[in-house]
Amino acid sequence: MSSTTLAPYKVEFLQAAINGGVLKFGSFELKSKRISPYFFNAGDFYRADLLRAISTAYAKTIIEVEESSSPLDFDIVFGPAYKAIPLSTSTVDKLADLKPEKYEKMCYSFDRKEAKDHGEGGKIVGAPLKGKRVLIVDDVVTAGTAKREAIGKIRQEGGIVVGILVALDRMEKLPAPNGDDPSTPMPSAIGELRKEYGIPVFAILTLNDIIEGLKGKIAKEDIERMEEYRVKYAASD
Ligand SMILES: O=P(O)(O)OC[C@H]1O[C@H](OP(=O)(O)OP(=O)(O)O)[C@H](O)[C@@H]1O
Ligand SMILES: O=C(O)c1cc(=O)[nH]c(=O)[nH]1
Repeated sequence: MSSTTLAPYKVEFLQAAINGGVLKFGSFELKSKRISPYFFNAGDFYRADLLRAISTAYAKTIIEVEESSSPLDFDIVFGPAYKAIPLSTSTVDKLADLKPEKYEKMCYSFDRKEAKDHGEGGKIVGAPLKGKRVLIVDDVVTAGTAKREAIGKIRQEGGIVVGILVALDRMEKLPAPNGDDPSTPMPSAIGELRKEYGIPVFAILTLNDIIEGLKGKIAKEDIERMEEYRVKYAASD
């Protein structure tokens, strides 16, 4: 696979997602109830080579940001339950592999969906969040609901959320207040998260990257369905 616009590590990640069957084409119902012609199932990164592919892509994206003029200087990588738990832990490991002098002591933590009422108890596993700068790593942004919940939990523990990194920005508008009315202009889920929390939200890949990166590589009909979907749920911002 070759691309003129995507960084080589992003092209490698896209290729791994296709090869591993993580990125699929067809008809899929989302959490938002929208019917999507493509689906990115991070739960399918269960094989060592695939997990390595996604943790490498997260780690390289993070290193790029940290070496830019606006680093996040975070202390902890947080993975919201469930699918982002192995993603956050493997990302910390990969960061330490790629840049040990900076990330050897990097920490992870994640939440439980149900609070544990015995043993150590509580809702958070891993590094304590109090007073720490936290980067959330997750799989996908569709409506932003899961990210809002994660931010709430981190803040409750005294953590400071400094950014969100996802594998895929689906570039979708939020559902309208009275349901998913296709004629009502709505801002993007990612744009609203940025505005609401005043933090950077960035992605390894966007829907635009997938469409451009896969033209000529997958069935023309699948590309067309993704293009139609992109238009149908395009955000106003
Ligand atoms: O609501 P958004 O922030 O746009 O993101 C959509 C999220 O929903 C799904 O996870 P889900 O909450 O179903 O949890 P899971 O990881 O246990 O599958 C999906 O994996 C995304 O993380
Ligand atoms: O919005 C969702 O539910 C969703 C979309 C997607 O591509 N992948 C996923 O795991 N969830």
